[in-house]
Amino acid sequence: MQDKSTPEEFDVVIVGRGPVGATLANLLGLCGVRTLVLEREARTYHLPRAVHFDDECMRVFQTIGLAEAILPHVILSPGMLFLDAAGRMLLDWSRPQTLTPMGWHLSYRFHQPDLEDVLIGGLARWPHVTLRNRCEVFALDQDEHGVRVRCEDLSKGRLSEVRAGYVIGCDGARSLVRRFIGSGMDDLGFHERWLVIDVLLKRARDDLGDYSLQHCDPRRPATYVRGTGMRRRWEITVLPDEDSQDVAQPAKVWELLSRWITPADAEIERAAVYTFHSVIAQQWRNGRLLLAGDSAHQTPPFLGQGMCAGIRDAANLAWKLASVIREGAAPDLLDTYQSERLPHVRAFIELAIRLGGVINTKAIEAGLAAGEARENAPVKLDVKKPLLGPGLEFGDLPLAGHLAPQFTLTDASRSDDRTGYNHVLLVETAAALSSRLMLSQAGIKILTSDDANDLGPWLREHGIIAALVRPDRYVRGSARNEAELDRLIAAIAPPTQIPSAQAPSAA
Ligand SMILES: O=C(O)CCc1cccc(O)c1
Repeated sequence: MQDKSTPEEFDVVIVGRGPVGATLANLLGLCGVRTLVLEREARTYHLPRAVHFDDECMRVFQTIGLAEAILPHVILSPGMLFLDAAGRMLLDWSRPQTLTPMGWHLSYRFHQPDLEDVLIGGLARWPHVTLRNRCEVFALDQDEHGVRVRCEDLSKGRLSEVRAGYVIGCDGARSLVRRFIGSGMDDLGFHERWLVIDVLLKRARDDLGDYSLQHCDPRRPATYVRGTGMRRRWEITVLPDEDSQDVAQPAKVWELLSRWITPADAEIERAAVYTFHSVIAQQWRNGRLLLAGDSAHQTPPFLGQGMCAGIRDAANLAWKLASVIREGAAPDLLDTYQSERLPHVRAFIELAIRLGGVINTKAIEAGLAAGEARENAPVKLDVKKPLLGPGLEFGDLPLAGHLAPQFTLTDASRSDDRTGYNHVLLVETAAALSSRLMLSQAGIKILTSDDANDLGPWLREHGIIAALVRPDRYVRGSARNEAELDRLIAAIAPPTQIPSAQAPSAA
């Protein structure tokens, strides 16, 4: 029976409570946006899916005040080695074990249910954020005022509806929200079946210094990922004439694993065939409906960047939604979400496809595919983060579209904890800033060389006197002189002032 009472109203409804939906909900919570998360399942899915995230993701988790809670659940990844069929190293994708300019390590491995539990637990801090499990959305009707969201409450066995200013589809590869947006998919050409096997070791094993491994054996390429604790994953190519059901049967799984382990070493937690795709939705926004995460893009896993891309979506989108909803910014701002994020995620997917090619090739081709053939194998692989696509940056100025570093404050704390999820002006000294008051009224934080010793050298290294950094930590513009600084400041629409997650306060 339909509930006839006036529908509840939310600024944002998020469909899907996976890592991307839960991160977005935490960011919106931080911004004081009234948010409802609707999830079809009752509880966190207990099996691993994503297993890797990077320094930029950890910085987002820091922004939502959950990095410390996540740290006990992760291990640092030393990287991944690419071996040929004879075990010779083709590519060395080692990661530095020092902190990156993001203020975190480059590469973390994790067990997805652990991460989801922390992210979902974090929602309880925001009184204006509600999570409803076992609610399956089936219809979205938008008009000029908002969206009517209809769902089936699976626990109560009845239909209900709410009103939302915006609906964000964090609802995965088979997204319902994408269907309502009416978006087609751009196909980047990679579609392969792989058998994904998660095991729990019964005894410790020698893990080549904890590296993950790509076995570049053209007969049957395979990936080995060293997980947290006793968790290990193998991803093994399914050959064209093999049946997906047959290959996932225990006897066949153990036969395929026999090169590495036997039933005496481990128990199988899950073995299933997945088809890895490389697709990007053509339209990420239609009015009040938007996509984030796998609903917007899917990548082969070889870079460990699938979930990272979704977390970046959340960080890019949340402050823009907050600006539109709470500060009256023009909704066109939301169009910069796709224009900025799509080229970035496309670059990562294309690199993952090239790496997938490497796994099928021999040494010399591996070097060429990495763009860096050298006299002596192995080739060292260094993955550079792509730039943001065109959007809000002042394109003619240095560093626009790059990530800004996180600085160490004079009291040894991290600068993002001081500045929060806000715009920040980085300047050598604030004394000469005539617009200081206006900046602070507009919620733009100021960080100077007096606050952080490493700030001045960074500005000078790039030949600039100031940089304007967005809440998602990307440089919006910079200034080489006073005139450019005035231009930069004049161009900023007053953004929302949002507290640091260290001291949350509801709107
Ligand atoms: O860098 C790592 O340790 C793992 C990256 C990764 C994760 C999942 C699949 C894959 O092929 C690579």
